[in-house]
Amino acid sequence: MDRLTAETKIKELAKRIERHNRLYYEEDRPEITDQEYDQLMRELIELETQFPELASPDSPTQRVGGEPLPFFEKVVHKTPMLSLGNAFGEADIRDFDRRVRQAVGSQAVRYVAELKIDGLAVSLHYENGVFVRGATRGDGTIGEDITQNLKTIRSIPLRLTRPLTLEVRGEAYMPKAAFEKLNREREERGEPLFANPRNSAAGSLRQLDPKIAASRQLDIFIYGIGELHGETVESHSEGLDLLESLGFKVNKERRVFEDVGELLAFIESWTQKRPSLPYEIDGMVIKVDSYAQQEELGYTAKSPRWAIAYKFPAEEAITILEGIEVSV
Ligand SMILES: CC(C)(C)c1nc(N2CCN(c3ncccn3)CC2)c2cc(C(N)=O)c(N)nc2n1
Repeated sequence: MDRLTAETKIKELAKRIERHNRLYYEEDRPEITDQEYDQLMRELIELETQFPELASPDSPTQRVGGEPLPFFEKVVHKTPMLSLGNAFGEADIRDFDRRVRQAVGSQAVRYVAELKIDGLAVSLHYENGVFVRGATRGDGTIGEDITQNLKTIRSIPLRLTRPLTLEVRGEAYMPKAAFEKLNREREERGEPLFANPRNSAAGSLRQLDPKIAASRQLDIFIYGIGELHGETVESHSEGLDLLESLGFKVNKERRVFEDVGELLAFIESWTQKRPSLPYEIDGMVIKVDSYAQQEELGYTAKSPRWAIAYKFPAEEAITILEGIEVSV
């Protein structure tokens, strides 16, 4: 086949496969069988292997993962991925608010409250809008390059809606339903079970074989910007809206508050609603919205003074002893 025909065929195949991905993953109404889908994918992989210069970085073949890696390269986070101070009750939140208001003087303070997704923090780096590298948080300064595994997460865009160079942070996670299904399959195969969705997400992303990560139905919520070039934003909430417009999946349950009382009511409401979510959360993250105020507040040795993690009380450990339900 000549190059021009191959180019047309590759573009046409990629468009067909992306349409079937949308039908299958977003609308849950596939039009072709898995076998027919696999055939299309094999054809595209074959053409991209024959004409590597025609394979684009956002081709659907990037989602299926290549050969297993011998090891993970180390990645130094240019902007460190910090830790979060903890709050365990209303008094801690009010103390946090008092400290913030003390530091920013008489200015009005706006907070953004977000669900704290219980997964694995990762960093995603984009050059001119193309996903080029992803890494685990590691110790906040040095993480592991897990780009191949992250490419299998469908909600991670391989190409942004604009050719921006930036680095974002997010929490990769395994939905509760995928976790339960995975453990049922492992039980049938007599394999050890994962203790919780966070461990299974971390275990899946630390596999050297990307085909394993690709089989694990992982997802991600982007929660912050590490570096941003070619665009300026003044606040965290504006930054999250920009990220959404670029194609990132940002959790919709975020809300902005001026009043601590309403913030506390919001936190309480999610303590109750937590079991109804299709993914696990272990608390809320409260952040000062204004970047200028974040600058004024600065950082301790390891965490920002402008953010705090509110940790939900440990869920009652309910164990079933021979059918008798006891709370411990
Ligand atoms: C950018 C800041 C520092 C404010 C920040 N840091 C976070 N984390 C830091 C500590 N992390 C961590 N991880 C492992 C060990 C120690 N710290 C895990 C991410 C956030 C995590 C979530 C979430 N999970 O949903 C979130 N909505 N916002 C975050 N925001």
